[in-house]
Amino acid sequence: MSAQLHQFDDAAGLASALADKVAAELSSAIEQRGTASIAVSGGSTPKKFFETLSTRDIDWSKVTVTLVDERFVPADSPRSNHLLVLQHLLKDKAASAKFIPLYYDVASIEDAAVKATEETAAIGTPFDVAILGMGGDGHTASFFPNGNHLAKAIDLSTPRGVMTMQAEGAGEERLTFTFSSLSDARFLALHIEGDGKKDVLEKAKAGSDENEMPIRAVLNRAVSPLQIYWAP
Ligand SMILES: O=C1O[C@H](COP(=O)(O)O)[C@@H](O)[C@H](O)[C@H]1O
Repeated sequence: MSAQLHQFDDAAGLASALADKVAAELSSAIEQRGTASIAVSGGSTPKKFFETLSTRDIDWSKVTVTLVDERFVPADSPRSNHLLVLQHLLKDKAASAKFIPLYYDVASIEDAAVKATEETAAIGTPFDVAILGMGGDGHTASFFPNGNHLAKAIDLSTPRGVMTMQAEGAGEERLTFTFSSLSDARFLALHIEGDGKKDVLEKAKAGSDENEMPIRAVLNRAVSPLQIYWAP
């Protein structure tokens, strides 16, 4: 499935355009099906987009927000994607949205993945919106190069749900939606910023080894057309 590139002059322009598009997709989902769902990424890139989206005037009480991936850390950790979403998205007009986390305070990360799969099953499929990010190593979601469960996580025949992931470049152990859960989102976007990330994207496009750069799975095999949002 070919990807479409949307380029902007700066991060503010990107955040505004992506927030408008996502708000329109969520509103249309509510109009057609009564509810809407969005899975978002963590990291440093989405803050401005989250802040902008939280000001958009849609019926947030009908929207469920979850994460594409999460570190196995509690929600009060500065490393938590949950905390990022709490501080920058679930506020202003978006304060009434429902949030379903991936981290749970249970005995093991495997138990957390089972619970996250159960809890998020209520969202329904496919996601209306999934916003992916990308690391400088070519990871997306928690599909990390040489990740211990990477092959299974990016196999489209692996069922929808949340899996665990460990990798040298990942820091903490991770929880991640499988590729099959994300790939057919009605609106599937990759949000990246900076010349460095554009170079990483070009490198990914030039090769095919998904273990080296898991973003290639999304670029080459996503069920939905990938919308790439980039600003310098
Ligand atoms: O580890 C993560 O990193 C990626 C990219 O983050 P960024 O800081 O380079 O924007 C992110 O997409 C993912 O959700 C997060 O867990």
